[in-house]
Amino acid sequence: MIMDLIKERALEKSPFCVGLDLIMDQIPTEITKGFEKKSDMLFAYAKEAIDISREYAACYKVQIACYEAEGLDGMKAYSDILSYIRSLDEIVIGDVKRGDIGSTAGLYAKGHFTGDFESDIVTLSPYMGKDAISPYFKYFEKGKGAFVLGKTSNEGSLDFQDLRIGNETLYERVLNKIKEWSKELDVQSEYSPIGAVVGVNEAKELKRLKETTKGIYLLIPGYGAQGASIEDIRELIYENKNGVVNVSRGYTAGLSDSSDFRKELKERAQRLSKELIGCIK
Ligand SMILES: O=c1ccn([C@@H]2O[C@H](COP(=O)(O)O)[C@@H](O)[C@H]2O)c(=O)[nH]1
Repeated sequence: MIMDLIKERALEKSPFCVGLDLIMDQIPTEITKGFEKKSDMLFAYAKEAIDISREYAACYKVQIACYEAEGLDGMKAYSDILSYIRSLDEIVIGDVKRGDIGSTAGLYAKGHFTGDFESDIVTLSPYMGKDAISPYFKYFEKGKGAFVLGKTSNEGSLDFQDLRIGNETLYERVLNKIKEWSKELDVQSEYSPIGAVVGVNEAKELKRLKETTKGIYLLIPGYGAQGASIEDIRELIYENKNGVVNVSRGYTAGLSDSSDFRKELKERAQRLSKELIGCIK
């Protein structure tokens, strides 16, 4: 199943999940000068970032907002980037954070697990409950997966996710629900196709978080630009080796305008993967 495959790649290469949050005005001139259309510029930049990081990365995460912000041109690039990553037999996460009533969720599932915007895994919001998640289940049987927002990396995660409901916090309730839903799927592998997004930035009790996330495969954002500590990430996943760490701006933002950007991408990919390998080995 898909989460076992990510784990395999993380152990083989590193738990670096390359975040492709590409912003138009940060694309090196070295690239933009060769194209007229925004879609071609975005794709060309993504291709460089993918090709350079491939030997170090467990998977890729493409943030749909970056492409939606550029309209149809951006969405063409989003589609091209997803299919390029899939054509390389690499794993791609569509960071779309969907969550809506069942009938609508079914359409989102079709839209992001088949056709022009097909990814291997999507990110989902659990706020609307099980019927907003279950329409994705039939795609899990075909090898797809989802990372459901558990404890997010932003400061605002404290507003609702840390609220207590009896003996647990709201995010712990979500993580326990993920385990419950996973049991309903006929999972023959170590990890269920339902994983969780868990950031350590605002996590107060890492020991508890580690306990609750045991048995769930994790997508961990917040390292790099958001300042999550590598020690905390290590504490969370070292024993169970159950997570990949997303770095977006820390890999692709603020590069040189000249052809030096390729050297910089390579150095960053090497450094990040080396740092992150220490979280699981
Ligand atoms: O809790 C969350 C959930 C998702 N994200 C997303 O991850 C990347 C992080 O980008 P960086 O540049 O590495 O900070 C971005 O796409 C977010 O939307 C998150 O940060 N936290």
